[in-house]
Amino acid sequence: MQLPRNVIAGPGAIESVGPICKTMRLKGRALIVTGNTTKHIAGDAVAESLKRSGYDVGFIVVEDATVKSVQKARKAAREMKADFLLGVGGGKSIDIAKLASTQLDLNFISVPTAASHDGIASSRASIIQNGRSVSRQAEAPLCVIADTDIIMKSPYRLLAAGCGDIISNYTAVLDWRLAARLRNVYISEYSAALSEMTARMVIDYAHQIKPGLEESVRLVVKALVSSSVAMSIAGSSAPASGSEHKFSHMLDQIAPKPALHGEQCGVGTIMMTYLHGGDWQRIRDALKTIGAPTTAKELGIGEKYIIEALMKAHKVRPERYTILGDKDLPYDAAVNIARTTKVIE
Ligand SMILES: NC(=O)C1=CN([C@@H]2O[C@H](COP(=O)(O)OP(=O)(O)OC[C@H]3O[C@@H](n4cnc5c(N)ncnc54)[C@H](OP(=O)(O)O)[C@@H]3O)[C@@H](O)[C@H]2O)C=CC1
Ligand SMILES: O=C(CO)COP(=O)(O)O
Ligand SMILES: [Zn+2]
Repeated sequence: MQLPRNVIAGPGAIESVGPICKTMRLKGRALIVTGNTTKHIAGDAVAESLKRSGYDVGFIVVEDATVKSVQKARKAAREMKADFLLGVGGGKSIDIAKLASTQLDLNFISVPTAASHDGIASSRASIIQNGRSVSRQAEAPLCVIADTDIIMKSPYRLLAAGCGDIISNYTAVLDWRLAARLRNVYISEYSAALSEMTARMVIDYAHQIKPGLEESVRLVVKALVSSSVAMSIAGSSAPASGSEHKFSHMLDQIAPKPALHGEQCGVGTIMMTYLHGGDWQRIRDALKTIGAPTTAKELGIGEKYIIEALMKAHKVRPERYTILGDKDLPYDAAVNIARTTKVIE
C-alpha cells in the first residue's frame, strides 16, 4: 500500500515547493515535467521556489501520456542527473513524471494545477501504449502539493471533469463487485468502501460545487486524493476504473476530438449505471448540477462515436471484467442505452 507521505493543499502552496522539498530531505537537481500551458501557470513558479532553496532545475514539456513521453522524461532526467522529479500540471504531466521517476528509482512530487482527475496521489499511471490506454503500476508521489488558488483559477470545466472522474467510482465499484462474484477477482472491501464514499460525497454535495468557490475546490481535491488512496490500497485502478472508463478510453481511441477524461467518464457512468439497473437519473442530475457534460452534444462528440465506443468498450483492458461483458454490444442495444439515458437524442 503506497501512499504519499504529505498532502499539502491551500492558497499559495506553490511558493513553498522548495522549502517542502528541503524538509523532505530531497537533494540536488530537480526535473520538472509539465505542459505547454501549465509551465507558465505553475511550472515557472515551482522552478523559482526550488532555485530559492538552492536546487538546480530542469524542464521537460510533454504533450501526451504516451510511452514516448515517458522515455523523453527519462532521457532528460538522465542528462541532467536529476535527483528527483516533479509533475506540474494535469493528469498527463503527473502520470509521465510518476512513471519516469518509478523507472529511474527516483522520488516524485505531484503538483496538480487542476482538480481534473484522481491520479494526483495514486500509485497508478495511465499510459498510451500502441494507441491503447494501459494502467501501469508506479510509485505514489512522496508528496502532493495542491495550490488551491491555482486550481480555483483553472477553467471550471477542469474541476467539473474531476467530479466526473470521482462520480465514475460508483460504477467502477459495481463492476469490481460483479467481477468478484462472477470471476472470483480479488476485491478490497476497504478500498471499495473508500471509493464509493468519494463518489457519494460528490453526488450528495453536487449543489455546493460551483465556479470560484474555495470550498468546492477543497471538497473535490480531498475526494480526488481519497480516490487515489483507494487505488493505492487496492494496488490497482479497479476501485476507480470500470466499464465507464473502458467507454472513455475507447472514445479516446476512436473520437476525432475526445473530451476531457473526467467528462467522458461522467457520461459513461450515466449509461453504465443504467446497465447495472441503478438510478442513472441521480447520476445525470448530479453531473448537471455540477455543470459537467451529460450528453454527446455537450461532450462535443458525434453520436455515432458514442454508439461505437459503447459497442467496443469491452475490448479495453479485456482482463478487467465489467457489466459490458466480453463481446461487442449489439448496435440496437447500444442505441437503446444511449437514447434511454438521454446521452443521444
Ligand atoms: N494515474 C491515475 O491514477 C489517473 C490518470 N488519469 C489520466 O489523467 C489524464 C487526464 O487528466 P487531465 O488533467 O484531464 O488531462 P490533461 O493533463 O491533458 O490536462 C487537460 C488540459 O488542462 C490544462 N490545464 C491543467 N491545469 C490547468 C490550469 N490550471 N489552467 C489552465 N489549463 C490547465 C492542461 O494544460 P497542459 O497542456 O499544459 O498540460 C491540458 O491542456 C488522462 O491521461 C488520464 O488517463 C486520470 C485519472 C487517474
Ligand atoms: O482514470 C483512472 C481512475 O480515475 C485510472 O484508470 P485506468 O486504469 O483506466 O487508466
Ligand atoms: Zn479516471
